[in-house]
Amino acid sequence: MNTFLRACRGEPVPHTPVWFMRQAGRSLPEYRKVREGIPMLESCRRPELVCEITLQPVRRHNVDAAILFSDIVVPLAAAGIDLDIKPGVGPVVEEPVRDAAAVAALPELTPDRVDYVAEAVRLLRAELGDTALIGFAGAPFTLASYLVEGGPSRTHARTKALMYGAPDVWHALCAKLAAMTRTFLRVQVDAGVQAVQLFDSWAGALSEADYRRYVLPHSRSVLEAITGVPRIHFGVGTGELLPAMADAGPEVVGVDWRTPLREAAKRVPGRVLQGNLDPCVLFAPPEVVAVEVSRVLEEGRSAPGHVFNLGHGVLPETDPDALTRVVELVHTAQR
Ligand SMILES: Cc1c2[nH]c(c1CCC(=O)O)Cc1[nH]c(c(CCC(=O)O)c1C)Cc1[nH]c(c(CCC(=O)O)c1C)Cc1[nH]c(c(C)c1CCC(=O)O)C2
Repeated sequence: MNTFLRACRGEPVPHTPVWFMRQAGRSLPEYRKVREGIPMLESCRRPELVCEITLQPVRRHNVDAAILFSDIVVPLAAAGIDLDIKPGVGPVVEEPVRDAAAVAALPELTPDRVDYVAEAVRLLRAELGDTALIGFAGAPFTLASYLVEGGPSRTHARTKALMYGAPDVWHALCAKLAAMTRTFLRVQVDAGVQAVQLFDSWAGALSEADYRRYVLPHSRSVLEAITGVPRIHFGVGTGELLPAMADAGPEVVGVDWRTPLREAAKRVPGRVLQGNLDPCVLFAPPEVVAVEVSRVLEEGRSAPGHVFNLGHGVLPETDPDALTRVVELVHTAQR
């Protein structure tokens, strides 16, 4: 079996597996070339293009897993919510969702609306051989933040205002988003993805108590509905939330660069860890990168299993050769 899938299950592996969040994307010239003139959301709806973009980092870097090329807002757009992904900005929602009426008016996602995703997964499985295919979705809090704010936000102030000020509306919103996310992930699993990652990228904005009260039940309802494949749960700045994010039910907990893996292993005993090289380390000279990669590998040994990754996504300015060298270092490291 593929080393990434074995590591997710806490089984022995010949070398630590490695993949990178946002490994497909603007760091690769071949990505920029095939995306030329095609808007982001449109590119996610073309199975052959999705297949090509997903395979690009596998060919180039020899990573142990591919991650489906898509976006966390794809299921929202597919359900009929008016939104776009603006270059250099991120998801922008035409009519932000800020009251009970707007929540009640949210559409549902039926599987047929994302059949192009299922098609891309089938194409990819036929091409990938022993390389694992990871599916993904955004978690309810992170999706809610884009819908409530109307776009990216540093403070998530309006999101939190709704959460604290109208908890019933908040829970109704998250329940609807959780339902869409379950559908989106089930379509991917049924079509053949071999693991899933739930991205709660912005959950780190919350205290642990608020996370447990306002977010965890919804994320758990998503993770519990996905059976048969390893589940990874990741957020940025979530050092204080790691136990709560583990309680939501994943086999693998993603850790950003702020929390050393040795410390993370203490906070979530018995869980496989994924992470956590600072993406900015890749801008340093190769000898510095090598020292940091060794450190992350060494710390990863304190967990029952370790999947090497960055602490967040690849930055667009990253030299792709630096990523290829990281894969070589991880694969050839002494264990
Ligand atoms: C918060 C979030 C989003 N999207 C995603 C998250 C969670 C992961 C994280 O925390 O980074 C998830 C995502 N988005 C994309 C992937 C592809 C798979 C991969 O290789 O990891 C994944 C896993 C493609 C994408 N999604 C997006 C791009 C860039 C758009 C482009 O290439 O034109 C890619 C490759 C657009 C997007 N979509 C989003 C943002 C913030 C942006 C960047 C906007 C910009 O800087 O231009 C929302």
